[in-house]
Parts: sequence; C-alpha cells; structure tokens
Amino acid sequence: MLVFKFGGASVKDAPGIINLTKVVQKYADQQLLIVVSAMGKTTNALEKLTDAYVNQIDDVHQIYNDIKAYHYHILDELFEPTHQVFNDIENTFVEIDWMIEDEPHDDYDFIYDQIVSIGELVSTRIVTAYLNKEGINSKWLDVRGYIHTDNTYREGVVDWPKTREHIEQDIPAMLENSMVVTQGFLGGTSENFTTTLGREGSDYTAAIFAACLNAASVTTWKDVPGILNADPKYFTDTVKFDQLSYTEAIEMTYYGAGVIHPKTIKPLQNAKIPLLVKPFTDPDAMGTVISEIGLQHYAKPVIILKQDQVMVSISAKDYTFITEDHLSAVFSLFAASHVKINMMQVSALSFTVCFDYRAERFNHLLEQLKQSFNVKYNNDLTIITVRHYKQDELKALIGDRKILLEQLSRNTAQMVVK
Ligand SMILES: Nc1ncnc2c1ncn2[C@@H]1O[C@H](COP(=O)(O)OP(=O)(O)O)[C@@H](O)[C@H]1O
Ligand SMILES: N[C@@H](CC(=O)OP(=O)(O)O)C(=O)O
Repeated sequence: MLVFKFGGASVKDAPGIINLTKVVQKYADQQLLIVVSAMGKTTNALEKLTDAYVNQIDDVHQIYNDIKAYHYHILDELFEPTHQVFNDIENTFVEIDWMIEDEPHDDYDFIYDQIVSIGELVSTRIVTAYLNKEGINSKWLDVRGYIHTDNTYREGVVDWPKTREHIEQDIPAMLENSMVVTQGFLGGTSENFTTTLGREGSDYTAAIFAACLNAASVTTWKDVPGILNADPKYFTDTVKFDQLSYTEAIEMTYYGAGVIHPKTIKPLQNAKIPLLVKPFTDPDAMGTVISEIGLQHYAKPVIILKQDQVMVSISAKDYTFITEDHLSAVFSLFAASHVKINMMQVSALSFTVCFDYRAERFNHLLEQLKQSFNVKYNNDLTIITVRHYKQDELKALIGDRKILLEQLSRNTAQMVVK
C-alpha cells in the first residue's frame, strides 16, 4: 500500500482539489491512504482566531466568518447546493460556534488545539466528498481515534504502541474496499480531546501511518519539484536533488529546512520506507527520493535559513565565570519553558543561546532567567546553516550582514546573522 500526503498549498482552492483527484486517479489500482492538511493558510487564520478569542481583542466573529466563507466558496465551486457535504461542514464548524460563545476558561494550548484542528477536519471532508463524486470510492477517517497522543497540547507526543495497535487492527481491511482519507497534524488523547503534533505536522502523520502499515512508500505532494539545495522562496539558481539519504534529510530538517517536518524521516528510516517528494503540478515527474542511498558528492552546498530567532546572553549576577552549576540551572529553565535550543556557546563570563522566538514561551523563560542571572537579548535574527560548504561560498552568502555567532564543523557551518 501507498501513503500520500497533500499539504495546504495543494488544496488551497477548487482547482487544487480537482488536481488532487487527477493525481489520485492515476493510482486507482493501488491501496492508498491519503493524509490531507488544512486548505491554504487556514491554520494561520485559525491561530489568529484562537488569539482573538482568548485575548478577546479582535473581532472574533469577523475572523471566523472569513474562514467559513473561504471554505464555502470552494464548496460552491465543487458541489451542487444540495450535496450532503454542506451539512457535514456546517456540523464540523458548529464545534467552534459553541466554543466562541463561551468565555475562554481553559488553558491556551488546549483551546488552540480544539480550534485549529477544525482546518483539517473540514478539508478532509471536502476532499473525501469530491473523490466520491468523481467515482473514486473513499472513506473519511477520524484520525483522532488512531493517532493517540499524551495531553501535551500543540505538541502531542505519539503513543506508538497504542497507535500501531489501532491502525493495524482497522485500516488494512478498510483499504481493501476503498481509499482512506484522513487528517494530517491531529491526534487524540485518552480522554478524547484533540491534540496537534506541532506546526506542519502532516508529513509526520503520513510517516506514522506508513510505518504502522509497512507501506511501500510515502509521497508528499508539494509546490516544488522536489528537495532543492535551498528554499526557492529566498534563493534563485537552486538545484533539485534526485536522491538524498535519510541521514542528510534528517540533518536538513533538523536545521530548519521547512519542506519536510523534522519528525517525519526517522520512523521511515527505521522501517526502510522511501519518502518521495514530488510536485503536485507534475505528478509524473521524478521528484526526490529519500532512502538509504544518498549522494557521494554535492555540486552545490545545502543552505537552510531559520528566521525569527532570538539570541540570549546569560551571565552570573556576581560576574563570576560560568560554571556547570549555572549551566545546569539554565538548561532546567529552558526545559521547563519548553524552549528548544538551536545554537549555543559558552565563554568565560557568559552563555549564549539561540532559539525560535515564540512570544509566550520567550516571556516566561526571560522572567525565570532574570531571577538568577543577568540577561541580554537580541531578536529578529536568522540562523544560516550551510552543509557541504566551501569557505569562499560562505562569504558571498553572508554579504554585508553582521555575524553574531559562528560555528564551523567539517561538514556544517552555522551563523547567526542580523
Ligand atoms: N530545501 C528546500 N527544497 C524545497 N523546498 C523548500 C526547501 N526549503 C524550504 N522549502 C519550502 O518548502 C515549501 C513546501 O513545503 P510546505 O509549505 O510545508 O508544503 P506543504 O504545506 O504543501 O506540504 C516550498 O514552497 C519551499 O518554499
Ligand atoms: N495545517 C497544519 C499542518 C500541516 O502540515 O500543514 P502543511 O502540510 O500545509 O504544511 C499547519 O499548517 O501547520
């Protein structure tokens, strides 16, 4: 069997869903499980809605109505007004209707997951209905009964044994009779609440299903020809890799290459399942194959940008040397604030750390650090990571930007720049 993943860009409008159907039609003779993300930028819009609701600042109803209108516009283009899908979508949105009528009492991350998950619940309903309308027998699957997580809202940790058991138990029989369409990015807790797996987590969902079902391959259909040596949004003159090793792909995604979610590769590597990254606009193109076979030689360096970084410099209040006791206290505070460190450096009098800026977590961490240390910070920074680099190429890449922190190993150069 095969697992396909269609991201937001591929289902951003009615032509996108028609295109998805054409791609799927080419595989009509295969057993296929299809993972779909929220349409276009819906997750961003739902995040805005969550903020507006929790902080009671913006016009909650206006944001919500725009989200609904966007989906109904797509439905109008694809279905007759009497089609059952209109009811299904209305019923799915009702969950938000009820929630935003009440005062926000619960924890932010919990509310976030209950609201933001609607994007995938709606998109998969629409895709399933359209596939069936076009004669492709498809079943809508509620992923929350199959991908089981703990209750770390916004970053659900997958309970692999329970997930595997439920997927193995039900899905193979379903695939005998029809294609199965399910939501990326979502999970469910043992109390039946919805969790999310971390932004852009639908690739990870595809990998989980593939690993549990021992799929022949996973294909993620993207708006790029495959994996390129750099993000084409920021670099011209990129080259596509025909093949990449799991290890190289893990490194790239770890450093922040947004094309694949970082948790995706490992389960596939463990199960020796290839990951194909292909363009949804040209389904017969070769794309990139990620497997055990990698490249021996990189004609161009791999460049990865991680934006919106904050760099914090921490020193002892009595200006003494930084010791292991200080470091241990600092790391505990980072762990307690759920802040993942991207780069760090110790010098005699300070410890410098660079990480993704996320307002609530950053403010919490800063408050805690300031109780025991002197703290200075700099935000709006970028980490440039260059793998398989040549020294002269680095200079050209940095241009006249100021380097605040630099680390070079044999294969990888990393620079924090302003
Ligand atoms: N090395 C890279 N190769 C290809 N695309 C990249 C790379 N790094 C970042 N990207 C970006 O990843 C985007 C595709 O990933 P993503 O937006 O997550 O797709 P989707 O949400 O449709 O699954 C591209 O539009 C591109 O801008
Ligand atoms: N919709 C979620 C999950 C996801 O993976 O989306 P995409 O496949 O469009 O990156 C997000 O935007 O974070």
